[in-house]
Amino acid sequence: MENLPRGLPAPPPPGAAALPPGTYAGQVVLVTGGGTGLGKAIATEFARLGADLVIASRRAEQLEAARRELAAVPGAGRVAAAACDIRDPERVAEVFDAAEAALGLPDVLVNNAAANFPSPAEDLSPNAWRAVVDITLTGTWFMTREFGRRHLAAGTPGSIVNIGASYAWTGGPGFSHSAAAKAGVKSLVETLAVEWGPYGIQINGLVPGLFPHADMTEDIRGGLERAAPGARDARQPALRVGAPHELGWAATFLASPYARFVTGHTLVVDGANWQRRSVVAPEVVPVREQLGRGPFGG
Ligand SMILES: CCCCCCC/C=C/C(=O)SCCNC(=O)CCNC(=O)[C@H](O)C(C)(C)COP(=O)(O)OP(=O)(O)OC[C@H]1O[C@@H](n2cnc3c(N)ncnc32)[C@H](O)[C@@H]1OP(=O)(O)O
Ligand SMILES: NC(=O)C1=CN([C@@H]2O[C@H](COP(=O)(O)OP(=O)(O)OC[C@H]3O[C@@H](n4cnc5c(N)ncnc54)[C@H](OP(=O)(O)O)[C@@H]3O)[C@@H](O)[C@H]2O)C=CC1
Repeated sequence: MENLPRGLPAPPPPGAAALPPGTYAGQVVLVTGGGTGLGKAIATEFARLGADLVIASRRAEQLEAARRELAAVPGAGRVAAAACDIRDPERVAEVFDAAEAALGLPDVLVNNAAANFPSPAEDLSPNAWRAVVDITLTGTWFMTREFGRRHLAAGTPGSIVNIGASYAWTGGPGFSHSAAAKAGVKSLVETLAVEWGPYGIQINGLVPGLFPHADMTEDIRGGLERAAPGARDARQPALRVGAPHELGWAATFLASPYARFVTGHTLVVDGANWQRRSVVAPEVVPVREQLGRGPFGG
């Protein structure tokens, strides 16, 4: 037993590509939340394969820094940034107008932008619930609708990748708003694959497991520390967490010509963490106690 490998092997390093060079040459890829974290990692892999990129999110300064970084990726095409709150359908339409004028109608849409913070469900104010559901589900819908309408009008094919979370299937204690929104995002994948498949529009989901990165919000980072203080890898069946470029590879595959018959599917990239069950049942600790909170925000 001592000679057995410890966990799943590490992937090739950042800079390696899973698909042939130039797979996305001449294609426009729009990534929401493409200026930070996993969205930037996904955009990087599309850039490496020759895509022209549009990254969209709210903070213009951060977008511009990421735009410069992405333009410097070897093999990258042109890179544009569009400041946008995806909760505003008019602004969403303007982003598509600007993308079409500068680079052409996006061939691929990656709905990566989302919002999340941990909270016992009963503490959430109406506005807190709305903020997370409006960004994660309704914003994803506005982007998807705009993309679909434009391709249906032009008679052109397209591919959508929605970034999800595994608590869309399992429920997410401490994240009721985000889990409900991600379940909606997964449902959209399954519905629209059938509605739009006949018009050449493919749509899939992609679920990251635990992928720590430097841009994580304090709330989510704090959650990780609470869940696995100093021993994150030991809590995963793979005995390691994900590397952001692994998610990028999966996204570039799902949207590529090599996955043309894959639609309505959600791919989970998490080293089987979401299927983990213990043989012995750990003691139940209420979410409020896990988060160390008093009742109703107290
Ligand atoms: C153990 C690890 C688990 C890992 C889970 C992994 C699964 C998923 C991960 C992710 O989704 S990671 C993505 C996370 N990234 C972000 O959330 C980035 C964007 N987030 C934001 O912009 C904010 O956090 C926001 C609050 C979601 C939205 O910002 P907005 O400016 O629109 O809202 P605000 O006006 O600031 O707030 C609206 C409303 O929400 C209340 N609120 C904000 N933060 C909290 C909090 N931490 N706890 C409780 N309530 C919160 C805020 O008070 C407002 O409500 P009212 O006061 O007006 O009632
Ligand atoms: N990291 C992980 O381990 C996991 C991540 N995920 C999912 O992966 C995706 C990326 O998460 P991650 O990179 O970790 O998180 P980040 O917080 O780094 O990314 C969220 C991005 O969404 C953008 N965004 C948020 N609200 C809006 C809005 N209203 N309009 C436009 N853009 C917005 C943010 O930019 P700005 O604030 O400037 O608008 C930011 O770029 C999300 O869908 C998340 O749910 C799922 C499971 C695990």
